[in-house]
Amino acid sequence: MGASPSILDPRSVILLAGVMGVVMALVVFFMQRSYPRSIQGLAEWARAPLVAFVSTMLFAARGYFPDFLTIVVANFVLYQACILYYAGSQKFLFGRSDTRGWTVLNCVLAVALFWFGIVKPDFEMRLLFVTLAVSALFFRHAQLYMRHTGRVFGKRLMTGLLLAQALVAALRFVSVVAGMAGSGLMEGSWIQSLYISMYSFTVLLLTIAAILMATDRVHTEFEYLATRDPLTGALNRRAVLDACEGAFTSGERRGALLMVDLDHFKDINDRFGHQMGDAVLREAVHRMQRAIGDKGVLGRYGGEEFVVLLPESGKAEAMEIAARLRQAVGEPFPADSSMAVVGSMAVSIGVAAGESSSGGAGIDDVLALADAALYRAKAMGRDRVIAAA
Ligand SMILES: Nc1nc2c(ncn2[C@@H]2O[C@H](COP(=O)(O)OP(=O)(O)OP(=O)(O)O)[C@@H](O)[C@H]2O)c(=O)[nH]1
Repeated sequence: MGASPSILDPRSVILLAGVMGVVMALVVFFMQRSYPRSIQGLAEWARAPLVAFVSTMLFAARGYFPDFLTIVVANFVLYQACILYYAGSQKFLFGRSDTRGWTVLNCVLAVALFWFGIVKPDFEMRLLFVTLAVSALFFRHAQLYMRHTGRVFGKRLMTGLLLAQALVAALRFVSVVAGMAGSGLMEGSWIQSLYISMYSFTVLLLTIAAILMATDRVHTEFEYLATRDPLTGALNRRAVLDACEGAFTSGERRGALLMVDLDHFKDINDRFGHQMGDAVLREAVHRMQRAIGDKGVLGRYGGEEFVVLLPESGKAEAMEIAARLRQAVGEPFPADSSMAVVGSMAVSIGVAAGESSSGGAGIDDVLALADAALYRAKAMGRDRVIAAA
């Protein structure tokens, strides 16, 4: 297909893409400063559109600057920008990046472009090399997200964009093989316009997808911090009470609650120090969580006291789980563990089921019952499970 008049003048599209890229880079740069360090990849995502901007300026100068700059260097810089986006994703997803292979490929590409741009100019061959390399990198990049996409919109958008970009580059490759390469970068054929416009939108939308993903991750991290006890990782008091509230205010008499208290914990602190006490608390939580499995949630009520919500369990099952939990916590510490000097620990547990409370089985009711049962367990000599009267 020959050149046809196009509403999208390639040079303007290229310039516009560059300017949009700079704006997006600034947005990510300022965002990065206020986001936690744990969100990685933002630095690469901020640099990528800036590097792309340099390449767009060089592309736009085609015909004005020497071909070496506007062909070889421009493409090299653009590919480095694509590699930077990819590095950003690697860091965001895995906390580290390795793009050496792609940089080597970019150097090979530069040699090919030098040959077919300067020594033996051939637009078709250049296009073949560039579209193949771009398509491969974007497919690889999309693949990273295909393995990690959940329901997060930003990740889906990112995957879709990367795949679309990879497909358009592949389509351009096929068009060259089919003899539809056209005559040059600035030619206004529909396929060339699609190729260049796609690139412009990609710069803009990739950054938007990156911002959405980073924001979602900040949200998830803050939510985690707001609901967790920092020492043990169990739910904090507010979060576990919220969960209990939801389970017992519906007026249903289903579900059970355990109040768990480590026995003579003060002695552990006094004899072995506060740090050892902390380690024992963490281990106790780990063992309790294992014993509860997916039957319920564990929250730290305060100090060495815990609440276990078993939303689907009746009294019998709650007693069974409580017994399992007591046994798990009471297992002696292995000889090679740093806690071996402590020997072992024990817990007292009070059990209250929604069905055993009077009236509407409100959370306060059930908590009071479990607490009274725990009190009795302590009074009867500790290291036991007592059901609410
Ligand atoms: N190491 C450590 N100790 C804690 C933490 N929170 C509370 N404690 C300690 O837990 C101990 C609780 O002591 P008590 O309430 O007397 O309970 P206990 O020694 O377990 O005795 P009983 O419950 O009656 O069996 C206190 O010494 C608190 O300082 C914590 O986060 N880390």
